[in-house]
Amino acid sequence: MAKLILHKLCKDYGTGRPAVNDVSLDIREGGFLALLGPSGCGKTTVLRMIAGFETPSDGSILLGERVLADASGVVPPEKRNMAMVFQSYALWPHMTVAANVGYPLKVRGISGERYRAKVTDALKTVRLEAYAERRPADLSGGQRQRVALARCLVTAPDVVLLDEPLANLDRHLRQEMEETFREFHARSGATMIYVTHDQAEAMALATDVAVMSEGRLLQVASPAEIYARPEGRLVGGLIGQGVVLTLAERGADRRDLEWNDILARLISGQSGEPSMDVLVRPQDVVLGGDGLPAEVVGVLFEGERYALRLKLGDGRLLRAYSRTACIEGERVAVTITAGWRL
Ligand SMILES: Nc1ncnc2c1ncn2[C@@H]1O[C@H](COP(=O)(O)OP(=O)(O)OP(=O)(O)O)[C@@H](O)[C@H]1O
Repeated sequence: MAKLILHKLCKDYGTGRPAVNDVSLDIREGGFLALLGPSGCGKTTVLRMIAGFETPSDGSILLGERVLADASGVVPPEKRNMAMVFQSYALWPHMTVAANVGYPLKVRGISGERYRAKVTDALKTVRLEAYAERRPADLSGGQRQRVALARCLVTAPDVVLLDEPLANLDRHLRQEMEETFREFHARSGATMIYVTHDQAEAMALATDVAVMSEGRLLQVASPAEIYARPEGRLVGGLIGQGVVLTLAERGADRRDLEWNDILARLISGQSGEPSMDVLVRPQDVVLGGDGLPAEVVGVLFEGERYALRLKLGDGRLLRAYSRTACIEGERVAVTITAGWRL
């Protein structure tokens, strides 16, 4: 196994705007990278180029020293020792679970005791030994996804590519499957690349998060780093539940702002002045005390808390959480304890 390197990778389908534009990224051996971004930003195209299903228009892909794709040619998918898991599971309905999992081995001419041992091992890893003789139709969505994982594990791939594998599952099952993916990653030791548009999923699963927009890579960092220090309005808006406020830039030399910094710029911003984008997360918006007056304009009960939308006197919107019930139209005072300059 080795580091997977994308170097100035481009894909132009001839539609007027490249689907992937100059993406350079090192994915460390055994890492778990989430490729995150809105629909159409090019995530799947990057994944398909890594798998070998698409040929890059420019740039190169390397696995360690081995060139998988560059201007001189491409290695076909079956010679890359990678496995891909799709959201549709792509299981054979007429085969048993064990036969589905063993299929890639059959294709490679592996049979007999070696075949059986590998299939049993893979099924154990996803805790489905007891289901070996069932058909996919007799399994739940989560179990089917685990069969798909076992099938990709059975060939011991260097790289596992996952394209929104949880998109078809309900919320409860997604959480359970997130646990399965983490375990799968720890046990298999494979480098994993996971495409998703769900930031919470990306943060929960990955060791590194790469954010894409309109074909370009905006930021790559660990979940904690990207949450604490997002770069730019797009990443800031995508990670966490915050709002982005445009505030007067005057005299701001720090990126982490406190209430006094924010308050001064909230109340004295004049049009025409240089401005800056500041990310404010709901947990940093505190109700009560002698803050700025605001009106509650939206309340969503989330079980453990209320998620509020608040409107300040100048019309700006904030998000906040409250443990006690609030009603729309209620007047409150708010303090913003922290903001991050994007
Ligand atoms: N085969 C193709 N021919 C032409 N354009 C394509 C093709 N495949 C993808 N595109 C375009 O390339 C862009 C990126 O698509 P891609 O599927 O990589 O995005 P994505 O981020 O994975 O989106 P989603 O989350 O919706 O799957 C889109 O504008 C899409 O319409």
